[in-house]
Amino acid sequence: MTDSRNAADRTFPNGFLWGAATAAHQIEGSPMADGAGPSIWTRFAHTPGMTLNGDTGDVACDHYRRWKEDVKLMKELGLQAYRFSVSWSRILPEGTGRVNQAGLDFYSRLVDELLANGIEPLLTLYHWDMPAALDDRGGWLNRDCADWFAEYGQVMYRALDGRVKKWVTLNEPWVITDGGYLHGALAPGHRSRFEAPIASHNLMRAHGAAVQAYRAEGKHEIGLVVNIEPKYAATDSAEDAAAVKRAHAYMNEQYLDPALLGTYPPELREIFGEAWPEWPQADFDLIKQKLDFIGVNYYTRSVTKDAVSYPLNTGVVRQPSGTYTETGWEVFPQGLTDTLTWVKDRYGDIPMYITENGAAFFDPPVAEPDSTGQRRVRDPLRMDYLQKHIGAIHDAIQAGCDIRGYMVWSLLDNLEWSLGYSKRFGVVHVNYATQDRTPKDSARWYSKVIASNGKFL
Ligand SMILES: OC[C@H]1NNC[C@@H](O)[C@@H]1O
Repeated sequence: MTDSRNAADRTFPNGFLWGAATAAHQIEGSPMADGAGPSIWTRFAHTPGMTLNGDTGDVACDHYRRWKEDVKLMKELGLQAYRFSVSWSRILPEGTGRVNQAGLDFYSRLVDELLANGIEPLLTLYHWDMPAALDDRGGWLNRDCADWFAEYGQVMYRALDGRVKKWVTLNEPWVITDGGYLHGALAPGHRSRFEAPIASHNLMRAHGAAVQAYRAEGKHEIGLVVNIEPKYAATDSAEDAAAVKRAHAYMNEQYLDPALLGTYPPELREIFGEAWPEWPQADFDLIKQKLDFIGVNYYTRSVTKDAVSYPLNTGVVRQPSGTYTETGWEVFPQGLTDTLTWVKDRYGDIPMYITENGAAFFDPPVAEPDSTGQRRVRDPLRMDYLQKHIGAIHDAIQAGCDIRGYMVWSLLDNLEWSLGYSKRFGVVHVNYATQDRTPKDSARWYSKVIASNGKFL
């Protein structure tokens, strides 16, 4: 666990924000409570065969009812910030128009409780759970989605801006598109090479419209959260180098380029061919809005080769000496340093937060008492993963990156989408049968990292 460098070298900048992240549908449960409307995930998870074991978000971590207990736990862990998402269909059950005040009140109470405990809220407007009523109107395939999303954002800004000072429009537009519209593994479960570019582009239009709406109302900060997975060539062949360019453009440049540069990488037309539309300049003018920060979600890298695959014609090469998590992701901390310096080099000195980083390793379903009689969950592999990745962030800061904070994914074990409850990312263990929370060893360790501003690393 100890790093070779002097612990003093590991101190992070003053004011570095240490926290944890979750998402509404993954932890809240009670998806239809108090006047909420169904989301695409309520619908998708209740469609037979769409999720492992038919797992749904009907209960999850019961956070909708246990939110005060969970804030108390965050306080005990010493968290300085908490990144969460709002369920759009709790606020606007039909997606637009009528506001459900009870839904708004839930998030208002949560924010007030966080602030009362000295924890800064970071609010994500969209973490994958579009109101089903809007999916019925075409969802992200309908160009009106930009207006729908801006309207929703405006409702939230008017209700919470000032108490919430860091806003995020979208979480991981790549996953939303690749999972929900190309491969169909995520809601709404479409599989179309023609729909994916349209959904992706409309997501970015909606992002731009929500930022524009914020600039008219808001007085604080707003940004975009993207997942970045750096690509490394399997060999020095020209074919693998080309495969890396395709994979990198598709997963990493496809969202930050329009948001920050107002363009798409040329490889996307090569990848999608006739399925890649021509977009009007006005769309790029909408998408490219000044952002106060970028949130980077990092988990792993991929060693990439030329291969026959749909639609990228790339493959991932498993590393014989690699360590892999329960989700099959290689543990590669250097990839985080490389990612952060890549963002800086390509897009300039924009402030960044690591808005998600963590790992699923096996944890038992029940936290057993140790010799002291206290429930305990030993998770050395997760501690090692976090220690190495937080160290990688420090390396990026030393290399000149303006990194403002780190949100571990996740606060709680939770619903890992189509994988159900089979993957545990939490630093806090959840017994889904009893809803008992038990801080894992990684949580206890993370508390010390926070208290020492990284020196404990
Ligand atoms: O797969 C782990 C996480 N990745 N980013 C989005 C989150 O919703 C996931 O749980």
